[in-house]
Amino acid sequence: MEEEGEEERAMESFLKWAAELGISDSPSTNRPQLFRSSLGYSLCVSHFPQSGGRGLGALRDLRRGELILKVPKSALMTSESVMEDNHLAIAVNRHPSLSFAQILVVCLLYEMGKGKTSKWHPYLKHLPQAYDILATFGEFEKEALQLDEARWVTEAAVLKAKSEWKGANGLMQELNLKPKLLTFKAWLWAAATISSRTLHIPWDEAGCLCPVGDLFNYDAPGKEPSHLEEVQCLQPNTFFQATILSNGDNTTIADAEQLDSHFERLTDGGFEEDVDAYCFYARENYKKGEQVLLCYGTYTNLELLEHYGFLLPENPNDKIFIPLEPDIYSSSSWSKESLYIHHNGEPSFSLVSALRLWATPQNNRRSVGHLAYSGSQLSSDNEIFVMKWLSKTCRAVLENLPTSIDEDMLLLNAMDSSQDLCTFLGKTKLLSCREEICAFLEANDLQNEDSFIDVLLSRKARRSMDKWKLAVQWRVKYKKVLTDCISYCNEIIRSLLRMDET
Ligand SMILES: C[S@@+](CC[C@H](N)C(=O)[O-])C[C@H]1O[C@@H](n2cnc3c(N)ncnc32)[C@H](O)[C@@H]1O
Repeated sequence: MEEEGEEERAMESFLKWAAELGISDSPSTNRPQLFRSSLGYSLCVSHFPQSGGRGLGALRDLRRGELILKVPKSALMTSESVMEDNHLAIAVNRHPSLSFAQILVVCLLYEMGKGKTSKWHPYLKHLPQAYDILATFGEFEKEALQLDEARWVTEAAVLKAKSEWKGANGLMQELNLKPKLLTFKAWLWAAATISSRTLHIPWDEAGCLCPVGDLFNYDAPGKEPSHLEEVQCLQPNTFFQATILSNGDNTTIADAEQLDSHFERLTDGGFEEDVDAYCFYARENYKKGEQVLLCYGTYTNLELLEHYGFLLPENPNDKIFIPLEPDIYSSSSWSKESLYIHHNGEPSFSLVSALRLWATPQNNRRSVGHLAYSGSQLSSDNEIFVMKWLSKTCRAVLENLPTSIDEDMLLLNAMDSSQDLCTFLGKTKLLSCREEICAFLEANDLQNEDSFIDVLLSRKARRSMDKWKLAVQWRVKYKKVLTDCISYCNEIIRSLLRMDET
Protein backbone atom coordinates (compact mmCIF):
# COMPACT_ATOMS: atom_id res chain seq x y z
CA MET A 1 0.00 0.00 0.00
CA GLU A 2 2.72 2.39 1.09
CA GLU A 3 4.77 1.35 -1.93
CA GLU A 4 1.81 2.15 -4.18
CA GLY A 5 1.45 5.60 -2.67
CA GLU A 6 5.14 6.22 -3.17
CA GLU A 7 4.91 5.11 -6.80
CA GLU A 8 1.97 7.43 -7.34
CA ARG A 9 3.85 10.38 -5.87
CA ALA A 10 6.90 9.60 -8.01
CA MET A 11 4.68 9.48 -11.11
CA GLU A 12 3.09 12.80 -10.14
CA SER A 13 6.48 14.46 -9.87
CA PHE A 14 7.51 12.94 -13.23
CA LEU A 15 4.36 14.33 -14.88
CA LYS A 16 5.01 17.74 -13.31
CA TRP A 17 8.55 17.70 -14.71
CA ALA A 18 7.12 16.67 -18.11
CA ALA A 19 4.64 19.58 -17.98
CA GLU A 20 7.51 21.99 -17.34
CA LEU A 21 9.07 20.74 -20.59
CA GLY A 22 5.83 21.54 -22.41
CA ILE A 23 4.50 17.97 -22.70
CA SER A 24 0.72 18.21 -22.70
CA ASP A 25 -2.40 16.17 -23.37
CA SER A 26 -4.47 19.33 -23.78
CA PRO A 27 -5.01 21.45 -26.88
CA SER A 28 -5.19 24.61 -24.84
CA THR A 29 -1.94 26.38 -24.07
CA ASN A 30 -3.34 28.28 -21.09
CA ARG A 31 -5.27 25.66 -19.20
CA PRO A 32 -5.11 26.08 -15.42
CA GLN A 33 -3.28 22.83 -14.71
CA LEU A 34 -0.37 23.82 -16.92
CA PHE A 35 2.90 23.13 -15.10
CA ARG A 36 1.06 20.99 -12.59
CA SER A 37 0.84 17.85 -14.70
CA SER A 38 1.31 17.05 -18.37
CA LEU A 39 -1.73 14.73 -18.17
CA GLY A 40 -5.19 15.25 -16.73
CA TYR A 41 -7.22 16.51 -19.68
CA SER A 42 -7.30 13.55 -22.11
CA LEU A 43 -5.12 10.87 -20.52
CA CYS A 44 -4.00 9.39 -17.23
CA VAL A 45 -1.37 6.82 -16.28
CA SER A 46 -3.08 3.59 -15.29
CA HIS A 47 -2.46 -0.13 -14.92
CA PHE A 48 -3.76 -2.65 -17.48
CA PRO A 49 -2.63 -6.09 -16.29
CA GLN A 50 -3.96 -7.90 -19.39
CA SER A 51 -2.37 -5.68 -22.01
CA GLY A 52 0.94 -4.17 -21.17
CA GLY A 53 0.79 -3.25 -17.47
CA ARG A 54 1.46 0.45 -17.02
CA GLY A 55 -0.17 2.40 -19.83
CA LEU A 56 -2.35 5.40 -20.65
CA GLY A 57 -6.10 5.45 -20.09
CA ALA A 58 -8.74 7.81 -21.51
CA LEU A 59 -9.88 10.43 -18.98
CA ARG A 60 -12.86 11.30 -21.16
CA ASP A 61 -14.47 9.93 -24.32
CA LEU A 62 -11.92 10.41 -27.10
CA ARG A 63 -12.70 10.65 -30.80
CA ARG A 64 -10.69 8.96 -33.49
CA GLY A 65 -8.21 11.40 -34.99
CA GLU A 66 -8.20 13.73 -32.00
CA LEU A 67 -4.83 15.08 -30.84
CA ILE A 68 -4.25 13.55 -27.42
CA LEU A 69 -0.62 14.24 -26.60
CA LYS A 70 2.07 16.61 -27.76
CA VAL A 71 5.75 16.30 -26.82
CA PRO A 72 7.97 19.22 -27.93
CA LYS A 73 11.23 18.38 -29.69
CA SER A 74 13.19 19.87 -26.79
CA ALA A 75 11.77 17.16 -24.48
CA LEU A 76 12.83 14.25 -26.70
CA MET A 77 15.90 12.31 -25.70
CA THR A 78 17.89 11.75 -28.88
CA SER A 79 21.57 11.22 -29.63
CA GLU A 80 21.61 14.82 -30.84
CA SER A 81 20.13 16.24 -27.64
CA VAL A 82 22.33 14.13 -25.34
CA MET A 83 25.38 15.11 -27.37
CA GLU A 84 24.86 18.75 -26.49
CA ASP A 85 27.30 17.58 -23.83
CA ASN A 86 30.61 18.43 -25.49
CA HIS A 87 32.67 15.80 -23.75
CA LEU A 88 30.36 13.10 -25.13
CA ALA A 89 30.10 14.64 -28.61
CA ILE A 90 33.89 14.84 -29.02
CA ALA A 91 34.33 11.22 -27.89
CA VAL A 92 31.55 9.91 -30.18
CA ASN A 93 33.06 11.72 -33.16
CA ARG A 94 36.25 9.74 -32.63
CA HIS A 95 34.26 6.53 -33.39
CA PRO A 96 32.73 7.02 -36.82
CA SER A 97 32.12 3.31 -37.39
CA LEU A 98 29.46 3.05 -34.67
CA SER A 99 25.85 2.69 -35.84
CA PHE A 100 23.10 5.16 -34.90
CA ALA A 101 21.64 2.54 -32.56
CA GLN A 102 25.00 1.94 -30.80
CA ILE A 103 25.43 5.69 -30.32
CA LEU A 104 21.97 6.05 -28.77
CA VAL A 105 22.67 3.13 -26.41
CA VAL A 106 25.93 4.79 -25.31
CA CYS A 107 24.08 8.12 -24.89
CA LEU A 108 21.51 6.43 -22.65
CA LEU A 109 24.20 4.76 -20.51
CA TYR A 110 26.15 8.02 -20.33
CA GLU A 111 23.06 9.88 -19.17
CA MET A 112 22.32 7.11 -16.62
CA GLY A 113 25.84 7.59 -15.30
CA LYS A 114 25.05 11.24 -14.51
CA GLY A 115 22.44 10.17 -11.95
CA LYS A 116 20.48 13.06 -10.47
CA THR A 117 22.42 15.62 -12.47
CA SER A 118 21.01 14.31 -15.75
CA LYS A 119 18.47 16.55 -17.44
CA TRP A 120 16.34 13.45 -17.98
CA HIS A 121 16.72 11.99 -14.48
CA PRO A 122 12.95 12.13 -13.69
CA TYR A 123 12.29 10.24 -16.95
CA LEU A 124 15.13 7.72 -16.58
CA LYS A 125 13.91 6.82 -13.07
CA HIS A 126 10.65 5.51 -14.56
CA LEU A 127 12.19 3.20 -17.13
CA PRO A 128 11.62 -0.54 -16.52
CA GLN A 129 14.42 -2.24 -14.62
CA ALA A 130 14.37 -5.38 -16.78
CA TYR A 131 13.21 -6.49 -20.20
CA ASP A 132 12.14 -9.73 -21.89
CA ILE A 133 13.21 -9.12 -25.49
CA LEU A 134 14.79 -12.17 -27.19
CA ALA A 135 18.35 -10.81 -26.84
CA THR A 136 17.93 -11.20 -23.05
CA PHE A 137 16.99 -14.90 -23.34
CA GLY A 138 19.52 -17.36 -21.94
CA GLU A 139 20.18 -20.88 -23.33
CA PHE A 140 17.33 -22.36 -21.30
CA GLU A 141 14.67 -19.89 -22.43
CA LYS A 142 15.90 -20.12 -26.02
CA GLU A 143 15.49 -23.92 -25.97
CA ALA A 144 12.00 -23.52 -24.50
CA LEU A 145 10.91 -21.87 -27.75
CA GLN A 146 11.28 -25.38 -29.28
CA LEU A 147 11.08 -24.27 -32.95
CA ASP A 148 14.31 -23.81 -34.93
CA GLU A 149 12.99 -20.63 -36.52
CA ALA A 150 12.58 -18.98 -33.11
CA ARG A 151 15.84 -20.36 -31.71
CA TRP A 152 17.80 -18.95 -34.65
CA VAL A 153 16.21 -15.53 -34.27
CA THR A 154 17.10 -15.58 -30.57
CA GLU A 155 20.66 -16.67 -31.20
CA ALA A 156 21.12 -13.96 -33.83
CA ALA A 157 19.69 -11.33 -31.45
CA VAL A 158 22.10 -12.34 -28.66
CA LEU A 159 25.10 -12.37 -31.03
CA LYS A 160 24.16 -8.97 -32.46
CA ALA A 161 23.85 -7.45 -28.98
CA LYS A 162 27.24 -8.92 -27.96
CA SER A 163 29.02 -7.66 -31.04
CA GLU A 164 27.47 -4.17 -30.75
CA TRP A 165 28.53 -4.03 -27.10
CA LYS A 166 32.10 -5.05 -27.95
CA GLY A 167 32.20 -2.53 -30.80
CA ALA A 168 31.19 0.30 -28.47
CA ASN A 169 33.48 -0.72 -25.63
CA GLY A 170 36.35 1.57 -26.66
CA LEU A 171 34.07 4.61 -26.62
CA MET A 172 32.55 3.68 -23.27
CA GLN A 173 36.02 3.25 -21.74
CA GLU A 174 37.03 6.65 -23.05
CA LEU A 175 33.94 8.15 -21.48
CA ASN A 176 34.99 6.70 -18.14
CA LEU A 177 31.62 5.10 -17.53
CA LYS A 178 31.23 3.46 -14.12
CA PRO A 179 32.21 -0.26 -14.21
CA LYS A 180 28.56 -1.25 -13.69
CA LEU A 181 27.58 0.61 -16.87
CA LEU A 182 30.31 -1.09 -18.89
CA THR A 183 28.92 -4.60 -18.43
CA PHE A 184 27.03 -6.60 -21.08
CA LYS A 185 24.07 -6.66 -18.67
CA ALA A 186 23.92 -2.86 -18.66
CA TRP A 187 24.30 -2.79 -22.44
CA LEU A 188 21.43 -5.26 -22.85
CA TRP A 189 19.25 -3.14 -20.57
CA ALA A 190 19.96 0.02 -22.56
CA ALA A 191 19.63 -1.73 -25.94
CA ALA A 192 16.29 -3.23 -24.83
CA THR A 193 15.13 0.23 -23.70
CA ILE A 194 15.97 1.59 -27.14
CA SER A 195 14.43 -1.39 -28.96
CA SER A 196 11.14 -1.35 -27.08
CA ARG A 197 10.60 2.37 -26.44
CA THR A 198 12.00 4.52 -29.23
CA LEU A 199 9.76 6.29 -31.71
CA HIS A 200 10.63 7.10 -35.29
CA ILE A 201 12.11 10.52 -36.09
CA PRO A 202 13.22 11.66 -39.52
CA TRP A 203 16.70 12.87 -38.54
CA ASP A 204 18.08 9.85 -36.68
CA GLU A 205 17.41 6.25 -37.66
CA ALA A 206 17.91 5.13 -34.04
CA GLY A 207 14.75 7.08 -33.15
CA CYS A 208 14.05 9.02 -29.97
CA LEU A 209 13.02 8.35 -26.40
CA CYS A 210 9.83 10.25 -25.80
CA PRO A 211 8.87 10.98 -22.18
CA VAL A 212 5.17 10.22 -21.51
CA GLY A 213 4.70 9.32 -25.22
CA ASP A 214 6.43 6.01 -24.54
CA LEU A 215 3.77 5.01 -22.03
CA PHE A 216 1.32 3.97 -24.75
CA ASN A 217 0.96 0.19 -25.00
CA TYR A 218 0.62 -1.59 -28.33
CA ASP A 219 -2.35 -2.34 -30.52
CA ALA A 220 -1.94 -4.32 -33.74
CA PRO A 221 -2.84 -2.63 -37.01
CA GLY A 222 -5.50 -4.09 -39.22
CA LYS A 223 -8.83 -2.93 -37.89
CA GLU A 224 -8.82 0.75 -38.78
CA PRO A 225 -11.72 1.97 -40.90
CA SER A 226 -11.06 3.44 -44.34
CA HIS A 227 -10.03 7.05 -44.95
CA LEU A 228 -13.58 7.92 -45.90
CA GLU A 229 -14.88 6.84 -42.54
CA GLU A 230 -12.06 8.77 -40.91
CA VAL A 231 -13.21 11.98 -42.55
CA GLN A 232 -16.78 11.43 -41.41
CA CYS A 233 -15.65 10.53 -37.97
CA LEU A 234 -13.65 13.67 -37.31
CA GLN A 235 -15.28 16.43 -35.34
CA PRO A 236 -14.70 19.97 -36.59
CA ASN A 237 -13.65 21.08 -33.13
CA THR A 238 -10.73 18.70 -32.74
CA PHE A 239 -7.47 20.43 -31.94
CA PHE A 240 -5.90 18.81 -34.98
CA GLN A 241 -8.38 20.50 -37.32
CA ALA A 242 -8.24 23.76 -35.50
CA THR A 243 -4.49 23.81 -36.06
CA ILE A 244 -4.58 23.40 -39.81
CA LEU A 245 -7.76 25.22 -40.56
CA SER A 246 -6.68 28.28 -38.63
CA ASN A 247 -4.18 28.87 -41.43
CA GLY A 248 -6.84 30.38 -43.66
CA ASP A 249 -9.73 29.60 -45.95
CA ASN A 250 -10.57 25.95 -45.59
CA THR A 251 -11.85 25.67 -49.14
CA THR A 252 -8.49 26.20 -50.82
CA ILE A 253 -6.87 23.30 -52.65
CA ALA A 254 -3.68 23.78 -50.66
CA ASP A 255 -5.59 23.24 -47.45
CA ALA A 256 -7.39 20.25 -48.88
CA GLU A 257 -4.04 18.73 -49.81
CA GLN A 258 -2.67 19.49 -46.39
CA LEU A 259 -5.72 17.84 -44.89
CA ASP A 260 -5.12 14.77 -47.04
CA SER A 261 -1.52 14.50 -45.95
CA HIS A 262 -2.56 14.89 -42.33
CA PHE A 263 -5.04 12.02 -42.73
CA GLU A 264 -2.14 9.80 -43.77
CA ARG A 265 -0.67 10.16 -40.29
CA LEU A 266 -3.83 10.73 -38.37
CA THR A 267 -3.88 7.48 -36.49
CA ASP A 268 -1.14 7.07 -33.91
CA GLY A 269 1.53 9.68 -34.12
CA GLY A 270 4.63 11.13 -35.64
CA PHE A 271 7.05 14.00 -35.49
CA GLU A 272 5.54 17.13 -37.03
CA GLU A 273 8.00 19.72 -38.34
CA ASP A 274 5.41 22.52 -38.41
CA VAL A 275 4.81 22.36 -34.67
CA ASP A 276 8.28 21.01 -33.83
CA ALA A 277 6.76 18.30 -31.68
CA TYR A 278 5.82 14.64 -31.53
CA CYS A 279 2.05 14.49 -31.85
CA PHE A 280 -0.17 11.55 -30.92
CA TYR A 281 -3.72 11.06 -32.19
CA ALA A 282 -6.43 8.68 -30.99
CA ARG A 283 -6.40 5.73 -33.42
CA GLU A 284 -10.04 4.95 -32.67
CA ASN A 285 -12.90 6.20 -30.52
CA TYR A 286 -12.23 5.46 -26.86
CA LYS A 287 -14.68 5.47 -23.98
CA LYS A 288 -13.63 7.12 -20.73
CA GLY A 289 -11.54 4.62 -18.72
CA GLU A 290 -10.44 2.49 -21.67
CA GLN A 291 -6.78 1.99 -22.41
CA VAL A 292 -5.53 4.23 -25.24
CA LEU A 293 -3.20 2.26 -27.49
CA LEU A 294 -0.62 3.04 -30.12
CA CYS A 295 0.37 0.99 -33.14
CA TYR A 296 4.16 0.62 -33.24
CA GLY A 297 4.00 -1.21 -36.60
CA THR A 298 3.04 -4.56 -38.13
CA TYR A 299 4.67 -7.45 -36.31
CA THR A 300 4.35 -11.22 -36.02
CA ASN A 301 4.43 -12.59 -32.49
CA LEU A 302 8.05 -13.65 -32.93
CA GLU A 303 8.96 -10.11 -34.01
CA LEU A 304 7.06 -8.64 -31.05
CA LEU A 305 9.04 -10.92 -28.76
CA GLU A 306 12.28 -10.00 -30.49
CA HIS A 307 11.85 -6.23 -30.33
CA TYR A 308 9.38 -5.61 -27.49
CA GLY A 309 9.43 -8.68 -25.23
CA PHE A 310 5.73 -9.55 -25.38
CA LEU A 311 3.27 -11.24 -27.71
CA LEU A 312 -0.42 -10.85 -28.43
CA PRO A 313 -2.87 -13.65 -27.63
CA GLU A 314 -4.74 -12.71 -30.81
CA ASN A 315 -2.39 -11.22 -33.38
CA PRO A 316 -3.98 -10.66 -36.81
CA ASN A 317 -0.48 -10.19 -38.27
CA ASP A 318 1.01 -13.37 -36.93
CA LYS A 319 2.40 -15.85 -39.43
CA ILE A 320 4.40 -19.00 -39.09
CA PHE A 321 6.83 -20.78 -41.36
CA ILE A 322 7.10 -24.54 -41.82
CA PRO A 323 10.03 -26.47 -43.28
CA LEU A 324 9.62 -26.76 -47.06
CA GLU A 325 11.58 -28.92 -49.47
CA PRO A 326 14.07 -27.03 -51.68
CA ASP A 327 12.07 -28.13 -54.77
CA ILE A 328 9.11 -26.11 -53.54
CA TYR A 329 11.12 -22.90 -53.44
CA SER A 330 12.59 -23.52 -56.88
CA SER A 331 9.36 -24.54 -58.64
CA SER A 332 7.94 -21.01 -58.54
CA SER A 333 9.17 -17.45 -58.29
CA TRP A 334 7.50 -16.68 -54.95
CA SER A 335 9.90 -15.35 -52.33
CA LYS A 336 10.69 -17.52 -49.30
CA GLU A 337 9.16 -14.90 -46.99
CA SER A 338 5.80 -15.14 -48.73
CA LEU A 339 5.42 -18.89 -48.09
CA TYR A 340 3.80 -19.00 -44.66
CA ILE A 341 0.64 -19.88 -42.74
CA HIS A 342 -1.62 -17.09 -41.47
CA HIS A 343 -2.55 -16.67 -37.77
CA ASN A 344 -5.89 -18.44 -38.42
CA GLY A 345 -4.31 -21.52 -40.02
CA GLU A 346 -4.91 -20.56 -43.66
CA PRO A 347 -1.89 -21.04 -45.90
CA SER A 348 -0.78 -17.81 -47.62
CA PHE A 349 -1.82 -17.17 -51.21
CA SER A 350 1.79 -17.66 -52.35
CA LEU A 351 2.25 -20.88 -50.38
CA VAL A 352 -0.82 -22.50 -51.97
CA SER A 353 0.19 -21.23 -55.40
CA ALA A 354 3.77 -22.54 -54.98
CA LEU A 355 2.53 -25.93 -53.77
CA ARG A 356 0.09 -26.22 -56.68
CA LEU A 357 2.93 -25.65 -59.15
CA TRP A 358 5.33 -27.92 -57.30
CA ALA A 359 2.69 -30.72 -57.37
CA THR A 360 2.38 -30.34 -61.15
CA PRO A 361 4.68 -32.49 -63.32
CA GLN A 362 7.60 -30.30 -64.38
CA ASN A 363 6.79 -30.45 -68.09
CA ASN A 364 3.26 -29.06 -67.45
CA ARG A 365 4.24 -26.20 -65.15
CA ARG A 366 4.69 -23.66 -67.93
CA SER A 367 1.22 -24.17 -69.33
CA VAL A 368 -0.57 -23.81 -65.97
CA GLY A 369 1.75 -21.16 -64.49
CA HIS A 370 -0.62 -18.26 -65.22
CA LEU A 371 -3.45 -20.08 -63.40
CA ALA A 372 -1.31 -20.92 -60.38
CA TYR A 373 0.04 -17.34 -60.06
CA SER A 374 -3.45 -15.89 -60.27
CA GLY A 375 -4.60 -18.09 -57.40
CA SER A 376 -6.73 -20.62 -59.31
CA GLN A 377 -7.01 -24.28 -58.46
CA LEU A 378 -5.31 -26.41 -61.12
CA SER A 379 -7.43 -29.54 -60.74
CA SER A 380 -9.28 -31.38 -58.01
CA ASP A 381 -6.53 -34.02 -57.80
CA ASN A 382 -3.82 -31.37 -57.62
CA GLU A 383 -5.69 -29.53 -54.86
CA ILE A 384 -6.28 -32.69 -52.84
CA PHE A 385 -2.60 -33.61 -53.16
CA VAL A 386 -1.51 -30.13 -52.02
CA MET A 387 -3.86 -30.08 -49.03
CA LYS A 388 -2.89 -33.62 -48.00
CA TRP A 389 0.80 -32.73 -48.23
CA LEU A 390 0.34 -29.55 -46.21
CA SER A 391 -1.73 -31.30 -43.56
CA LYS A 392 0.83 -34.14 -43.32
CA THR A 393 3.73 -31.68 -43.03
CA CYS A 394 2.02 -29.72 -40.24
CA ARG A 395 1.26 -32.96 -38.39
CA ALA A 396 4.89 -34.08 -38.74
CA VAL A 397 6.13 -30.78 -37.28
CA LEU A 398 3.72 -31.14 -34.34
CA GLU A 399 4.73 -34.75 -33.70
CA ASN A 400 8.42 -33.87 -33.71
CA LEU A 401 8.07 -31.27 -30.99
CA PRO A 402 8.86 -32.37 -27.43
CA THR A 403 5.49 -31.29 -25.97
CA SER A 404 1.85 -31.08 -27.08
CA ILE A 405 -0.41 -28.02 -26.80
CA ASP A 406 -2.26 -29.69 -23.90
CA GLU A 407 0.98 -30.24 -21.98
CA ASP A 408 2.05 -26.67 -22.65
CA MET A 409 -1.28 -25.38 -21.39
CA LEU A 410 -0.91 -27.38 -18.16
CA LEU A 411 2.58 -25.96 -17.73
CA LEU A 412 1.30 -22.40 -18.26
CA ASN A 413 -1.47 -23.04 -15.74
CA ALA A 414 1.03 -24.24 -13.17
CA MET A 415 3.16 -21.13 -13.75
CA ASP A 416 0.16 -18.85 -13.33
CA SER A 417 -1.21 -20.50 -10.23
CA SER A 418 2.00 -21.07 -8.24
CA GLN A 419 3.25 -18.46 -5.85
CA ASP A 420 6.36 -20.42 -4.96
CA LEU A 421 8.67 -23.10 -6.29
CA CYS A 422 7.34 -25.96 -4.13
CA THR A 423 3.78 -25.44 -5.38
CA PHE A 424 5.02 -25.20 -8.97
CA LEU A 425 7.01 -28.42 -8.67
CA GLY A 426 4.04 -30.15 -7.06
CA LYS A 427 1.69 -29.06 -9.81
CA THR A 428 4.05 -30.13 -12.57
CA LYS A 429 5.07 -33.47 -10.99
CA LEU A 430 2.94 -35.54 -13.34
CA LEU A 431 3.58 -33.54 -16.50
CA SER A 432 5.65 -35.17 -19.22
CA CYS A 433 7.87 -32.09 -19.60
CA ARG A 434 10.03 -33.11 -16.60
CA GLU A 435 13.20 -32.62 -18.62
CA GLU A 436 12.30 -29.02 -19.32
CA ILE A 437 11.51 -28.40 -15.65
CA CYS A 438 14.86 -29.94 -14.64
CA ALA A 439 16.58 -27.69 -17.20
CA PHE A 440 14.90 -24.65 -15.58
CA LEU A 441 16.10 -25.72 -12.13
CA GLU A 442 19.60 -26.31 -13.43
CA ALA A 443 19.75 -23.00 -15.30
CA ASN A 444 18.82 -21.20 -12.10
CA ASP A 445 21.00 -23.21 -9.69
CA LEU A 446 17.96 -24.73 -8.01
CA GLN A 447 18.78 -28.44 -8.36
CA ASN A 448 19.81 -28.71 -4.76
CA GLU A 449 16.87 -30.00 -2.65
CA ASP A 450 17.87 -27.47 0.05
CA SER A 451 16.95 -24.61 -2.25
CA PHE A 452 13.31 -25.74 -2.06
CA ILE A 453 13.24 -24.86 1.61
CA ASP A 454 13.55 -21.28 0.53
CA VAL A 455 10.28 -21.46 -1.35
CA LEU A 456 10.33 -17.98 -2.86
CA LEU A 457 12.11 -17.77 -6.17
CA SER A 458 15.16 -15.56 -6.44
CA ARG A 459 14.86 -12.48 -8.64
CA LYS A 460 16.96 -14.19 -11.31
CA ALA A 461 14.75 -17.30 -11.26
CA ARG A 462 11.57 -15.20 -11.43
CA ARG A 463 12.93 -13.32 -14.44
CA SER A 464 13.82 -16.63 -16.05
CA MET A 465 10.32 -17.97 -15.38
CA ASP A 466 8.75 -14.86 -16.97
CA LYS A 467 10.76 -15.48 -20.13
CA TRP A 468 10.07 -19.22 -20.00
CA LYS A 469 6.37 -18.40 -19.85
CA LEU A 470 6.67 -16.16 -22.93
CA ALA A 471 8.50 -18.96 -24.77
CA VAL A 472 5.75 -21.46 -23.89
CA GLN A 473 3.03 -18.98 -24.89
CA TRP A 474 4.77 -18.44 -28.21
CA ARG A 475 5.14 -22.16 -28.98
CA VAL A 476 1.47 -22.77 -28.03
CA LYS A 477 0.43 -20.12 -30.58
CA TYR A 478 2.69 -21.74 -33.19
CA LYS A 479 1.18 -25.16 -32.54
CA LYS A 480 -2.37 -23.78 -32.64
CA VAL A 481 -1.73 -22.32 -36.08
CA LEU A 482 -0.45 -25.73 -37.27
CA THR A 483 -3.52 -27.46 -35.80
CA ASP A 484 -5.84 -24.93 -37.45
CA CYS A 485 -4.02 -25.41 -40.75
CA ILE A 486 -4.60 -29.18 -40.54
CA SER A 487 -8.34 -28.55 -39.97
CA TYR A 488 -8.41 -26.08 -42.86
CA CYS A 489 -6.74 -28.57 -45.24
CA ASN A 490 -9.00 -31.42 -44.12
CA GLU A 491 -12.10 -29.30 -44.68
CA ILE A 492 -11.01 -28.48 -48.23
CA ILE A 493 -10.23 -32.14 -48.94
CA ARG A 494 -13.65 -33.19 -47.64
CA SER A 495 -15.48 -30.62 -49.74
CA LEU A 496 -13.53 -31.59 -52.89
CA LEU A 497 -14.25 -35.28 -52.35
CA ARG A 498 -17.94 -34.48 -51.84
CA MET A 499 -17.94 -32.52 -55.10
CA ASP A 500 -16.19 -35.40 -56.91
CA GLU A 501 -18.88 -37.79 -55.66
CA THR A 502 -21.77 -35.69 -57.02
C1 LIG B 1 6.60 1.72 -25.14
S1 LIG B 1 6.46 0.69 -23.79
C2 LIG B 1 4.82 0.91 -23.24
C3 LIG B 1 4.72 1.29 -21.78
C4 LIG B 1 5.14 0.24 -20.80
N1 LIG B 1 4.04 -0.64 -20.49
C5 LIG B 1 5.70 0.84 -19.53
O1 LIG B 1 5.26 0.47 -18.44
O2 LIG B 1 6.60 1.66 -19.60
C6 LIG B 1 6.44 -0.85 -24.59
C7 LIG B 1 6.44 -2.04 -23.66
O3 LIG B 1 5.17 -2.18 -23.03
C8 LIG B 1 4.78 -3.56 -23.00
N2 LIG B 1 3.59 -3.71 -23.87
C9 LIG B 1 3.13 -2.81 -24.75
N3 LIG B 1 2.00 -3.23 -25.33
C10 LIG B 1 1.72 -4.42 -24.81
C11 LIG B 1 0.66 -5.36 -25.00
N4 LIG B 1 -0.34 -5.13 -25.86
N5 LIG B 1 0.69 -6.51 -24.28
C12 LIG B 1 1.70 -6.75 -23.40
N6 LIG B 1 2.73 -5.91 -23.18
C13 LIG B 1 2.74 -4.74 -23.87
C14 LIG B 1 5.96 -4.35 -23.53
O4 LIG B 1 6.76 -4.70 -22.45
C15 LIG B 1 6.66 -3.34 -24.41
O5 LIG B 1 8.04 -3.60 -24.54
